Amino acid sequence: MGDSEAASDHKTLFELTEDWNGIKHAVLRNAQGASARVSLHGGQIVSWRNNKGEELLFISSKAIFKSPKAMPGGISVCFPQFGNCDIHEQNGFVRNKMWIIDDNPPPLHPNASLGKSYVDLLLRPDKEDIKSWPHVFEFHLRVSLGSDGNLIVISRIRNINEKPFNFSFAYHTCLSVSDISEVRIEGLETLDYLDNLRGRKRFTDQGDAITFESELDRVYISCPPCVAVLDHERKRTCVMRKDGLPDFVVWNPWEKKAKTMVEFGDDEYKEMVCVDATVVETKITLKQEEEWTGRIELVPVPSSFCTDGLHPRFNFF
Ligand SMILES: O=P(O)(O)OC[C@H]1O[C@@H](O)[C@H](O)[C@@H](O)[C@@H]1O
Repeated sequence: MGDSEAASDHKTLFELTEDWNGIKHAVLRNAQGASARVSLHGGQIVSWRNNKGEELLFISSKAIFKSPKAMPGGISVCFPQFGNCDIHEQNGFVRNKMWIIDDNPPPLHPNASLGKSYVDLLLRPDKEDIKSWPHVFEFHLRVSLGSDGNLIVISRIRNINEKPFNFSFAYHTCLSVSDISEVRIEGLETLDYLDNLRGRKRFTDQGDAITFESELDRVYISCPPCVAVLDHERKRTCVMRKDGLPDFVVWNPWEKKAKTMVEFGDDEYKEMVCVDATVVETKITLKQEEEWTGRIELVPVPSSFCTDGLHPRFNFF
Protein backbone atom coordinates (compact mmCIF):
# COMPACT_ATOMS: atom_id res chain seq x y z
CA MET A 1 0.00 0.00 0.00
CA GLY A 2 1.08 3.55 -0.52
CA ASP A 3 3.74 3.27 -3.18
CA SER A 4 1.84 2.15 -6.23
CA GLU A 5 2.54 5.46 -7.99
CA ALA A 6 6.20 5.55 -7.01
CA ALA A 7 8.80 5.60 -9.75
CA SER A 8 11.11 2.61 -9.56
CA ASP A 9 13.95 4.62 -7.99
CA HIS A 10 11.74 5.72 -5.10
CA LYS A 11 11.78 3.68 -1.98
CA THR A 12 8.67 4.07 0.11
CA LEU A 13 8.17 2.40 3.42
CA PHE A 14 4.84 2.33 5.12
CA GLU A 15 3.74 1.01 8.45
CA LEU A 16 0.30 1.10 9.91
CA THR A 17 -0.87 0.14 13.35
CA GLU A 18 -4.20 0.65 15.04
CA ASP A 19 -4.67 1.52 18.71
CA TRP A 20 -7.20 -0.02 21.03
CA ASN A 21 -9.27 3.19 20.71
CA GLY A 22 -9.54 3.11 16.92
CA ILE A 23 -6.74 5.57 16.16
CA LYS A 24 -4.74 4.56 13.11
CA HIS A 25 -1.06 5.46 13.02
CA ALA A 26 1.10 5.44 9.93
CA VAL A 27 4.76 6.22 9.41
CA LEU A 28 5.36 7.70 5.98
CA ARG A 29 8.82 7.98 4.46
CA ASN A 30 10.01 9.22 1.11
CA ALA A 31 13.07 8.79 -1.07
CA GLN A 32 14.32 12.27 -0.13
CA GLY A 33 14.76 11.16 3.49
CA ALA A 34 11.73 12.96 4.95
CA SER A 35 9.34 11.09 7.18
CA ALA A 36 6.24 11.83 9.24
CA ARG A 37 4.08 10.02 11.75
CA VAL A 38 0.39 10.59 11.15
CA SER A 39 -2.50 9.61 13.43
CA LEU A 40 -6.04 9.35 12.13
CA HIS A 41 -9.29 9.11 14.06
CA GLY A 42 -12.53 8.89 12.07
CA GLY A 43 -12.46 11.67 9.47
CA GLN A 44 -9.85 13.58 11.44
CA ILE A 45 -6.06 13.82 11.29
CA VAL A 46 -5.24 14.20 14.97
CA SER A 47 -1.46 14.43 14.69
CA TRP A 48 1.23 15.06 12.09
CA ARG A 49 4.79 14.97 13.42
CA ASN A 50 7.72 15.28 11.05
CA ASN A 51 11.20 13.76 11.42
CA LYS A 52 12.45 16.91 13.15
CA GLY A 53 9.95 16.10 15.90
CA GLU A 54 7.75 19.09 15.02
CA GLU A 55 4.02 18.65 15.63
CA LEU A 56 2.03 20.74 13.15
CA LEU A 57 -1.43 20.25 14.61
CA PHE A 58 -3.06 21.19 17.87
CA ILE A 59 -5.17 18.61 19.66
CA SER A 60 -6.93 19.30 22.95
CA SER A 61 -5.30 17.67 25.96
CA LYS A 62 -8.83 16.80 27.10
CA ALA A 63 -9.67 14.90 23.92
CA ILE A 64 -11.24 11.54 24.64
CA PHE A 65 -11.02 9.28 21.63
CA LYS A 66 -14.28 7.42 21.83
CA SER A 67 -14.68 6.48 18.24
CA PRO A 68 -15.81 7.89 16.05
CA LYS A 69 -16.30 11.47 17.22
CA ALA A 70 -14.23 14.49 16.20
CA MET A 71 -12.25 16.12 19.01
CA PRO A 72 -11.26 19.79 19.23
CA GLY A 73 -8.15 20.09 17.09
CA GLY A 74 -6.42 18.33 14.22
CA ILE A 75 -7.74 18.52 10.69
CA SER A 76 -11.36 17.42 10.26
CA VAL A 77 -12.98 16.97 6.90
CA CYS A 78 -16.34 18.74 7.13
CA PHE A 79 -18.93 17.48 4.65
CA PRO A 80 -21.72 17.81 3.46
CA GLN A 81 -21.89 20.98 5.49
CA PHE A 82 -19.44 23.36 7.07
CA GLY A 83 -20.88 25.60 9.79
CA ASN A 84 -24.29 25.31 11.38
CA CYS A 85 -26.54 27.20 9.00
CA ASP A 86 -28.39 24.23 7.49
CA ILE A 87 -30.44 21.45 9.00
CA HIS A 88 -27.56 18.98 9.27
CA GLU A 89 -25.23 18.59 12.24
CA GLN A 90 -22.59 21.28 12.71
CA ASN A 91 -19.66 20.75 10.35
CA GLY A 92 -21.21 17.66 8.78
CA PHE A 93 -21.30 14.04 9.79
CA VAL A 94 -18.37 12.46 7.92
CA ARG A 95 -15.72 13.46 10.45
CA ASN A 96 -17.66 11.46 13.03
CA LYS A 97 -17.71 8.26 11.02
CA MET A 98 -15.53 5.20 10.96
CA TRP A 99 -13.51 5.35 7.74
CA ILE A 100 -11.89 2.30 6.21
CA ILE A 101 -8.36 1.99 4.85
CA ASP A 102 -8.67 1.98 1.08
CA ASP A 103 -6.26 -0.50 -0.48
CA ASN A 104 -7.38 0.13 -4.00
CA PRO A 105 -8.24 3.83 -4.54
CA PRO A 106 -9.04 5.08 -8.04
CA PRO A 107 -5.86 6.54 -9.55
CA LEU A 108 -5.14 10.22 -9.10
CA HIS A 109 -3.71 12.35 -11.86
CA PRO A 110 0.11 12.12 -11.31
CA ASN A 111 0.35 15.93 -10.94
CA ALA A 112 -2.40 15.95 -8.33
CA SER A 113 -0.74 13.43 -6.08
CA LEU A 114 2.77 14.90 -5.57
CA GLY A 115 3.53 12.74 -2.55
CA LYS A 116 4.53 9.15 -3.10
CA SER A 117 3.96 7.91 0.42
CA TYR A 118 0.41 8.08 1.64
CA VAL A 119 -2.59 6.59 3.43
CA ASP A 120 -5.92 6.31 1.63
CA LEU A 121 -9.23 6.26 3.48
CA LEU A 122 -12.71 5.66 2.14
CA LEU A 123 -16.19 6.50 3.37
CA ARG A 124 -19.54 5.49 1.93
CA PRO A 125 -22.73 6.58 3.70
CA ASP A 126 -24.66 3.94 5.63
CA LYS A 127 -28.46 3.68 5.96
CA GLU A 128 -28.56 6.05 8.93
CA ASP A 129 -26.53 8.69 7.06
CA ILE A 130 -28.85 8.46 4.07
CA LYS A 131 -31.85 9.02 6.35
CA SER A 132 -30.39 12.34 7.50
CA TRP A 133 -28.90 13.35 4.12
CA PRO A 134 -30.53 11.41 1.26
CA HIS A 135 -27.59 11.19 -1.13
CA VAL A 136 -25.14 8.47 -2.07
CA PHE A 137 -21.48 9.36 -2.43
CA GLU A 138 -17.99 7.97 -2.22
CA PHE A 139 -15.43 10.00 -0.34
CA HIS A 140 -11.77 9.14 -0.99
CA LEU A 141 -9.34 10.85 1.37
CA ARG A 142 -5.58 10.74 0.82
CA VAL A 143 -3.11 11.87 3.51
CA SER A 144 0.26 12.18 1.88
CA LEU A 145 3.88 13.07 2.62
CA GLY A 146 5.16 15.51 -0.02
CA SER A 147 8.64 15.17 -1.48
CA ASP A 148 9.92 17.97 0.79
CA GLY A 149 8.25 16.59 3.90
CA ASN A 150 5.01 18.60 3.64
CA LEU A 151 1.57 17.36 4.59
CA ILE A 152 -0.79 17.06 1.63
CA VAL A 153 -4.46 16.15 2.03
CA ILE A 154 -6.63 15.37 -0.97
CA SER A 155 -10.40 14.79 -0.88
CA ARG A 156 -12.32 13.33 -3.78
CA ILE A 157 -16.10 13.21 -3.51
CA ARG A 158 -18.17 11.44 -6.15
CA ASN A 159 -21.93 11.43 -6.56
CA ILE A 160 -22.86 7.82 -7.28
CA ASN A 161 -26.62 8.34 -7.46
CA GLU A 162 -28.77 9.92 -10.17
CA LYS A 163 -29.96 12.70 -7.84
CA PRO A 164 -27.68 15.81 -7.89
CA PHE A 165 -26.57 17.21 -4.54
CA ASN A 166 -24.81 20.29 -3.31
CA PHE A 167 -22.52 20.77 -0.36
CA SER A 168 -20.18 23.04 1.52
CA PHE A 169 -16.86 21.69 2.75
CA ALA A 170 -13.88 22.46 4.98
CA TYR A 171 -10.53 21.22 6.02
CA HIS A 172 -11.15 22.41 9.57
CA THR A 173 -7.48 22.85 10.53
CA CYS A 174 -6.23 23.62 14.05
CA LEU A 175 -2.56 24.52 13.90
CA SER A 176 -0.34 24.28 16.95
CA VAL A 177 1.16 27.67 17.93
CA SER A 178 3.32 28.72 20.86
CA ASP A 179 1.21 31.71 21.93
CA ILE A 180 -1.78 33.08 20.01
CA SER A 181 -0.89 36.67 21.01
CA GLU A 182 2.35 36.30 19.01
CA VAL A 183 0.72 34.92 15.87
CA ARG A 184 0.17 36.82 12.59
CA ILE A 185 -1.71 35.59 9.57
CA GLU A 186 -0.66 37.05 6.24
CA GLY A 187 -2.26 36.69 2.83
CA LEU A 188 -5.84 37.81 3.55
CA GLU A 189 -5.28 41.58 3.64
CA THR A 190 -7.86 43.73 1.79
CA LEU A 191 -10.20 40.77 1.23
CA ASP A 192 -13.90 40.70 2.08
CA TYR A 193 -15.02 38.54 4.97
CA LEU A 194 -18.24 37.49 6.67
CA ASP A 195 -18.01 38.04 10.40
CA ASN A 196 -19.56 35.08 12.23
CA LEU A 197 -19.54 37.12 15.44
CA ARG A 198 -21.62 39.90 13.85
CA GLY A 199 -24.45 37.96 12.19
CA ARG A 200 -22.30 37.06 9.16
CA LYS A 201 -22.23 40.71 8.04
CA ARG A 202 -19.79 41.47 5.24
CA PHE A 203 -16.68 43.62 5.89
CA THR A 204 -13.41 44.37 4.12
CA ASP A 205 -10.19 43.58 5.94
CA GLN A 206 -8.24 46.79 6.56
CA GLY A 207 -5.21 45.50 8.48
CA ASP A 208 -1.81 44.50 7.16
CA ALA A 209 -2.12 41.08 8.84
CA ILE A 210 -4.51 39.31 11.19
CA THR A 211 -3.47 39.36 14.83
CA PHE A 212 -5.38 38.11 17.87
CA GLU A 213 -6.49 39.87 21.03
CA SER A 214 -10.04 38.52 21.41
CA GLU A 215 -12.35 35.94 19.85
CA LEU A 216 -12.22 35.99 16.06
CA ASP A 217 -14.40 33.99 13.65
CA ARG A 218 -14.35 35.13 10.01
CA VAL A 219 -15.05 33.64 6.60
CA TYR A 220 -12.71 35.25 4.05
CA ILE A 221 -14.27 35.02 0.61
CA SER A 222 -12.67 34.17 -2.75
CA CYS A 223 -9.12 34.08 -1.44
CA PRO A 224 -5.81 33.54 -3.22
CA PRO A 225 -4.39 30.03 -2.76
CA CYS A 226 -1.96 30.70 0.14
CA VAL A 227 -1.92 32.03 3.66
CA ALA A 228 1.05 32.16 6.02
CA VAL A 229 0.70 31.65 9.76
CA LEU A 230 3.71 33.25 11.45
CA ASP A 231 4.57 32.05 14.92
CA HIS A 232 7.22 34.47 16.22
CA GLU A 233 8.03 32.65 19.42
CA ARG A 234 8.55 29.32 17.69
CA LYS A 235 10.28 31.06 14.74
CA ARG A 236 8.15 28.95 12.45
CA THR A 237 5.83 29.87 9.64
CA CYS A 238 3.27 27.45 8.39
CA VAL A 239 2.12 28.13 4.84
CA MET A 240 -1.19 26.62 3.78
CA ARG A 241 -1.82 26.20 0.06
CA LYS A 242 -5.27 25.24 -1.15
CA ASP A 243 -6.73 24.11 -4.43
CA GLY A 244 -10.43 23.72 -5.30
CA LEU A 245 -11.47 25.58 -2.14
CA PRO A 246 -12.17 29.29 -2.64
CA ASP A 247 -12.52 30.51 0.96
CA PHE A 248 -10.55 30.58 4.22
CA VAL A 249 -12.01 30.64 7.74
CA VAL A 250 -9.92 32.03 10.57
CA TRP A 251 -11.00 31.24 14.13
CA ASN A 252 -9.83 31.41 17.69
CA PRO A 253 -12.40 31.00 20.50
CA TRP A 254 -10.45 33.05 23.05
CA GLU A 255 -10.88 32.69 26.78
CA LYS A 256 -14.64 32.99 27.41
CA LYS A 257 -15.77 30.63 24.64
CA ALA A 258 -12.95 28.18 25.42
CA LYS A 259 -14.41 27.76 28.90
CA THR A 260 -17.76 26.71 27.45
CA MET A 261 -16.24 24.14 25.08
CA VAL A 262 -16.48 20.52 26.11
CA GLU A 263 -13.22 18.57 25.97
CA PHE A 264 -11.14 21.73 25.61
CA GLY A 265 -8.79 23.09 28.27
CA ASP A 266 -9.59 26.59 29.59
CA ASP A 267 -6.23 28.00 28.47
CA GLU A 268 -5.74 25.94 25.36
CA TYR A 269 -7.03 28.70 23.08
CA LYS A 270 -3.53 30.19 23.49
CA GLU A 271 -1.94 27.19 21.78
CA MET A 272 -4.05 26.95 18.65
CA VAL A 273 -5.33 28.83 15.66
CA CYS A 274 -7.83 27.52 13.18
CA VAL A 275 -7.23 28.24 9.51
CA ASP A 276 -9.77 26.33 7.46
CA ALA A 277 -9.60 26.00 3.68
CA THR A 278 -13.27 25.92 2.77
CA VAL A 279 -16.10 26.05 0.29
CA VAL A 280 -18.65 28.22 2.10
CA GLU A 281 -20.01 31.07 0.02
CA THR A 282 -20.92 29.18 -3.14
CA LYS A 283 -21.75 25.54 -2.69
CA ILE A 284 -20.49 22.81 -5.02
CA THR A 285 -23.07 20.88 -7.05
CA LEU A 286 -22.37 17.36 -8.23
CA LYS A 287 -24.52 15.57 -10.78
CA GLN A 288 -24.53 11.81 -11.21
CA GLU A 289 -20.99 10.38 -11.54
CA GLU A 290 -19.39 13.81 -11.19
CA GLU A 291 -16.42 14.15 -8.86
CA TRP A 292 -15.01 17.09 -6.94
CA THR A 293 -11.43 17.35 -5.71
CA GLY A 294 -10.14 19.68 -2.99
CA ARG A 295 -6.58 19.74 -1.72
CA ILE A 296 -4.46 21.42 0.92
CA GLU A 297 -0.76 21.40 1.57
CA LEU A 298 0.86 22.49 4.83
CA VAL A 299 4.42 23.71 4.54
CA PRO A 300 6.31 24.52 7.75
CA VAL A 301 9.33 26.77 7.18
CA PRO A 302 11.65 28.75 9.47
CA SER A 303 10.12 32.23 9.94
CA SER A 304 13.10 34.05 8.46
CA PHE A 305 12.16 32.40 5.18
CA CYS A 306 9.18 34.70 4.59
CA THR A 307 9.41 37.86 6.64
CA ASP A 308 8.18 40.35 4.03
CA GLY A 309 4.78 38.88 3.42
CA LEU A 310 4.31 35.78 1.33
CA HIS A 311 7.36 34.54 -0.46
CA PRO A 312 6.70 34.37 -4.24
CA ARG A 313 7.29 30.63 -4.05
CA PHE A 314 4.01 30.32 -2.17
CA ASN A 315 1.89 32.46 -4.44
CA PHE A 316 0.89 29.67 -6.76
CA PHE A 317 -0.16 26.12 -6.25
O1 LIG B 1 -16.27 22.55 17.44
P1 LIG B 1 -16.23 22.41 15.97
O2 LIG B 1 -17.49 21.84 15.41
O3 LIG B 1 -15.04 21.67 15.52
O4 LIG B 1 -16.16 23.88 15.35
C1 LIG B 1 -15.55 24.90 16.01
C2 LIG B 1 -15.52 26.21 15.24
O5 LIG B 1 -14.96 26.03 13.95
C3 LIG B 1 -14.68 27.25 13.28
O6 LIG B 1 -13.98 27.03 12.12
C4 LIG B 1 -15.94 28.02 13.09
O7 LIG B 1 -15.74 29.19 12.33
C5 LIG B 1 -16.58 28.28 14.43
O8 LIG B 1 -17.77 29.01 14.28
C6 LIG B 1 -16.81 26.97 15.16
O9 LIG B 1 -17.40 27.19 16.41
